[in-house]
Amino acid sequence: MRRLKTLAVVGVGLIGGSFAQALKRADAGTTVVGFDRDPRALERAIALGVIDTAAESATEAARGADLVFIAVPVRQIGAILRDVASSLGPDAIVTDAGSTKAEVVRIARDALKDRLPRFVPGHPIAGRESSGVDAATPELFRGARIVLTPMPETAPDALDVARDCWEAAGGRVAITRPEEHDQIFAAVSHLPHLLAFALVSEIASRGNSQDLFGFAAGGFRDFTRIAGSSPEMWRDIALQNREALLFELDSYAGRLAVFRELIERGDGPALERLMREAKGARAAWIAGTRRSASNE
Ligand SMILES: NC(=O)c1ccc[n+]([C@@H]2O[C@H](COP(=O)([O-])OP(=O)(O)OC[C@H]3O[C@@H](n4cnc5c(N)ncnc54)[C@H](O)[C@@H]3O)[C@@H](O)[C@H]2O)c1
Ligand SMILES: O=C(O)C(=O)C[C@]1(C(=O)O)C=C[C@@H](O)C=C1
Repeated sequence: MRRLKTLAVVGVGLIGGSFAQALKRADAGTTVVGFDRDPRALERAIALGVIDTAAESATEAARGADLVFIAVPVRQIGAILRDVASSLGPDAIVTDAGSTKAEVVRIARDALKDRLPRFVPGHPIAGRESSGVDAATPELFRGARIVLTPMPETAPDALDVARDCWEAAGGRVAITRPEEHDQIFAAVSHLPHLLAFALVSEIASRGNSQDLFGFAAGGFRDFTRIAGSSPEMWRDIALQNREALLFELDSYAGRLAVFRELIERGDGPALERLMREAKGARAAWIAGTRRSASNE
């Protein structure tokens, strides 16, 4: 990794904190300045050694930074980009961790204006259901895919620095277009989160919910783990990736209707065939992830 003298992290939570820890581990000489709307997050981040100093604003954090990393809920990213635009040094680079990309890129064009070439939109495909800096770990991105969605205007040196930093954090960088990114993650990340929230919401709304929860075990726990995630973060993702997510919800509803019909008709062989195909597809996916992890 090239020397990064100062890293500014705006949004010192799970992702911002983990990125700071990973880069500090890669280069102990990197100073991290943090800004968060929640002063307790900054206090904890200093106490944990995740950041070195706390700034009063995003604008102040960005002043003098070589790299500004934005890790706030996606509908807050535009305001932060506007705040940092005024204090960015000429060679400074801005990147983000937002789980949606097309809308972030659209807003960045307006917020950054002539500084747009210094922006590298990004998304680490690693996380967990716990939020906040206490959940941060420098290991979070080890072996994880990191998707960068550069724009035609993105400066090649800015892209290189973002790539180097993610690789130093242990990530494997992939490049996509923002719209392609949003379609992919609507299917394999945003839809499952919606389903988990909806299932728990449905069970919790019943008069006998306490009895139901009382008997719920491993299957329910595994399926709903991600309903423990930040509601603010997922509200923003659902609204920012609205079109792609609605498409996935409709596709899923269609497939659910097929399963429902087979159960209603009592068609065991067809039901078993669909389940066998799904099990096979999942096994192939898991084997593929193991192969790519062992090829590192
Ligand atoms: N959690 C995941 O699994 C995951 C994975 C990849 C990407 N992301 C993305 O990373 C970003 C951060 O997610 P996280 O899991 O770290 O959330 P988090 O809740 O752990 O941390 C977010 C932090 O941002 C702060 N914040 C919110 N709005 C702010 C503002 N306007 N100004 C300054 N600080 C502000 C919050 O106080 C909080 O400390 C989101 O865009 C999310 O979509 C999350
Ligand atoms: O493992 C989890 O808890 C996650 O939800 C991580 C996960 C996902 O895989 O869907 C969630 C959102 C991010 O944008 C990227 C990764």
